[in-house]
Amino acid sequence: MADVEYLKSLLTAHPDFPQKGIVFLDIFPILRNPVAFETLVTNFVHHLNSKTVAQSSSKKIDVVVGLDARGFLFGPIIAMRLGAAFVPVRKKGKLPGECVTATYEKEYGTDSFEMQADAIKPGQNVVVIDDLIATGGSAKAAGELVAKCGGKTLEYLFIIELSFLKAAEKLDAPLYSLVQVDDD
Ligand SMILES: O=P(O)(O)OC[C@H]1O[C@H](OP(=O)(O)OP(=O)(O)O)[C@H](O)[C@@H]1O
Ligand SMILES: Nc1ncnc2[nH]cnc12
Repeated sequence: MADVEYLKSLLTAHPDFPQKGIVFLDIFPILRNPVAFETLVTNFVHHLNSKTVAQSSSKKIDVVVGLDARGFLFGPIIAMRLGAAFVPVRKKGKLPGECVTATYEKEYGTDSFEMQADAIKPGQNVVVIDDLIATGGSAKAAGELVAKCGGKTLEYLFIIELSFLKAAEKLDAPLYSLVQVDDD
């Protein structure tokens, strides 16, 4: 079985979680299986070392930004394999020191993300990683935080893309996903 098909086969769908009408796609079965987890990390690292991202203009990836909370599970491992820094984006009020803030739309109301202001230096090349992109609100807010620090987002990466929600149109850099879900 091809790597992506193997990873896709491990994902589980949970109707009406965390609320009615949402089919929650769970990535944790991948992390339960060390062979699958290695396959996942290797796929992202190969992609990021490929011509399409890192070498497009001889660019080194300086920083991997992971989104609260599931982007924290594999973002640091990918950063370490790339020889890059890992920087967390957290929900508001969780990070010490001076922070930059961006507000984004959720299904009900709004929420805010923060990043430590000195975590990314002006001119650094950044990729943003999370488990899943739905509407793209959270990824777009993360991109705004990178820009506020003077960083350049090269790409947004996800295990799962709910492609019918067309989040790619909201982002200021290309989107890479392992698994695309085409219908709701
Ligand atoms: O593209 P969007 O519409 O912004 O949705 C995607 C976000 O939603 C989920 O996180 P969630 O808000 O459930 O937070 P959690 O990871 O802390 O559970 C997911 O892990 C993404 O971060
Ligand atoms: N369908 C979904 N499954 C898991 N996480 C999500 N975040 C937003 N939508 C989601």
